[in-house]
Amino acid sequence: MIKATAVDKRFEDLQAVSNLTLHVQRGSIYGLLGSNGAGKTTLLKMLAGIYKQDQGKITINNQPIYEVPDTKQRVLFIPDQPYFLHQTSLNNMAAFYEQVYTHWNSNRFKQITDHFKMDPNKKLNRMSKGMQRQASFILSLSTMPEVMILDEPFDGLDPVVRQQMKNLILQDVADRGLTLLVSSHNLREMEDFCDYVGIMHKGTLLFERDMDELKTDIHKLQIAFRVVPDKSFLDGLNVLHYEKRGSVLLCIVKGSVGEISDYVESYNPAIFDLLPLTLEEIFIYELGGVGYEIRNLIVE
Ligand SMILES: Nc1ncnc2c1ncn2[C@@H]1O[C@H](COP(=O)(O)OP(=O)(O)OP(=O)(O)O)[C@@H](O)[C@H]1O
Repeated sequence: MIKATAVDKRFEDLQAVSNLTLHVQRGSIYGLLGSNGAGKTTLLKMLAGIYKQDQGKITINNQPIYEVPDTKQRVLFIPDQPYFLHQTSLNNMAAFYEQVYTHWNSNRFKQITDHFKMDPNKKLNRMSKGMQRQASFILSLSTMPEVMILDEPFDGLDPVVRQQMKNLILQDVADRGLTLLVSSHNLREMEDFCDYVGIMHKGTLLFERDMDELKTDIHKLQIAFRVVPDKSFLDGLNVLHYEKRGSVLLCIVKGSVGEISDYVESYNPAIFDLLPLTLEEIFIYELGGVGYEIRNLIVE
């Protein structure tokens, strides 16, 4: 559905996105995570056809997006800062969208506007940040998009509205096969919302995984031994990270629960816990692996 192949983007002497390849399947929700300045917004803007890539290929539904109005009809981008025409109301914006988007759905616009109790005649620039964000969602969802590309979309929404917006999106994913690419720093929220996640750092995609696979394939082990084995113990596991905390060995390992458990149990440990890894832990370990680890800040 959304395909980026070997994409580069440079701003003067800064390589913002470098040789990046990404594929988002139809009807799936892909969460783009990453460090500050990783290049997420730049990538999303290229995928939405706002920036042109310097190198590489981008297609949506096998069609290029940049300067191709037909593709743009079905692709909606919501930036991190909502943007509206000057001194305008939600109703005026709706009239504008209706001219531009051929699949505009007036009934849907009215239904969602009523549901969120938005005043469609109030000037948008007099609305709060969260209300402006709701307005962006209402307009976007009323264009009946095939693809939505969202840059930190839920920031500024209260928990109730946030959940309702997510429910509306999930309904479109289930009913119409909407495809969603969403960037966020809220890892807890992405963990529940996304089918796939990718982690970006310094313009490249470090890591890309199916969320279900992630939950069944990477684990955290806490082991205390009666008789501490030598280091060859770790050679029998696919270890991503390990540390010793007193007499407890803490490991992050890849592999199936059955194989890992059989192996560790064969050492007859006094304590052995196998726990799922949170997305936050994966994020920290993956970025730690490329030198972006958490260090305590000491100031004089
Ligand atoms: N229009 C621009 N002109 C010059 N440099 C830019 C421009 N837009 C982004 N950059 C630079 O490109 C790099 C990637 O920025 P980008 O906004 O894509 O990162 P991000 O992953 O979205 O960051 P954050 O999580 O902090 O929002 C940064 O170093 C940024 O300063």
